[in-house]
Amino acid sequence: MRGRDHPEPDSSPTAAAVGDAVSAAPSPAPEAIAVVAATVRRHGRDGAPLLLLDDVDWRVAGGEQWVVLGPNGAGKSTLLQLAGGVLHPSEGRVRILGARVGGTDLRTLRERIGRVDAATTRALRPALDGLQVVLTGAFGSIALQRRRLAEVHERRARGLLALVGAEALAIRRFEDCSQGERQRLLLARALMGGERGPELLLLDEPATGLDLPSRERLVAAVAATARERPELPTVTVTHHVEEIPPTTTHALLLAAGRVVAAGTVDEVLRDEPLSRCFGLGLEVTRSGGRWAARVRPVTAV
Ligand SMILES: Nc1ncnc2c1ncn2[C@@H]1O[C@H](COP(=O)(O)OP(=O)(O)OP(=O)(O)O)[C@@H](O)[C@H]1O
Repeated sequence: MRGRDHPEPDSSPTAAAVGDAVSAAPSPAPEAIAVVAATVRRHGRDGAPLLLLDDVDWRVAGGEQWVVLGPNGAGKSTLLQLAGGVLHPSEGRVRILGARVGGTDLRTLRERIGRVDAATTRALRPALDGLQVVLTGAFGSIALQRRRLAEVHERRARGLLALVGAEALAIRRFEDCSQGERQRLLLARALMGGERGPELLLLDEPATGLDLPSRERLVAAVAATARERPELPTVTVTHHVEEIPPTTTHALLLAAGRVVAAGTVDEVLRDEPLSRCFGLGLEVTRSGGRWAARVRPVTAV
């Protein structure tokens, strides 16, 4: 983590439709994959300004596996949208994979980022089959770009279906898949990223709606990916510490749009920072590489 240096002039805080841009400025440090030093504002219906992210300063380096935790409305998804190049900051700056958001076309950049998020899920055509859903991830788009697809993409897609235990879904329509099956397809889709796979993986609540076996399978698939590609930086947003993959190295705690704590899991996934973040006395334990949290029992005096 480091402080911001040169705040950029405001490009209005709108989603990627506005501007979609990257400049050719040199990257700040070779190992920096995503650097966010930004504030995001919106206006409520009454015109009152809302601070979604307040001066958040965060850096993800190659090989780091981050988890982002925080209460509802903390700004977790907003932060992931910034890091994925689908949202422009109101103030400050964002650099992703060496490119500065705010200059030229972001579409090429997005092809290098694997994402699981609710907006993408909603936008996918329900009639696509499982294999096609995974193949849309090859170019970071919602549509199946048939003309750009080659044999190598299909080979990779089938391999990823196997990785997430979803070979049988290759010919099932997305709309007919259960929630757990869809989440597995979406993870495989996020891992597509062209011929070589993504250079940054952003998973926004990837285990939503999963039963216990499906959740465990998903966590295992994320962990397997981290072991297979240890250099691939990953950011996972979750509500439940039980869903944090054992390969996670760093944690960011957000509350009301501000960073409460950020650092290694050993520093951050502890009783005090988590209790402060959620405003609740919490007890955190780790066993077999996995975390668990519960409200601290009240001791009788
Ligand atoms: N377009 C918008 N206009 C106004 N407020 C918004 C807009 N988008 C998000 N917000 C608000 O910004 C805050 C942060 O939203 P965000 O989705 O990033 O939170 P989150 O931490 O991901 O929440 P959750 O855990 O509930 O998914 C919320 O209070 C939300 O209502």
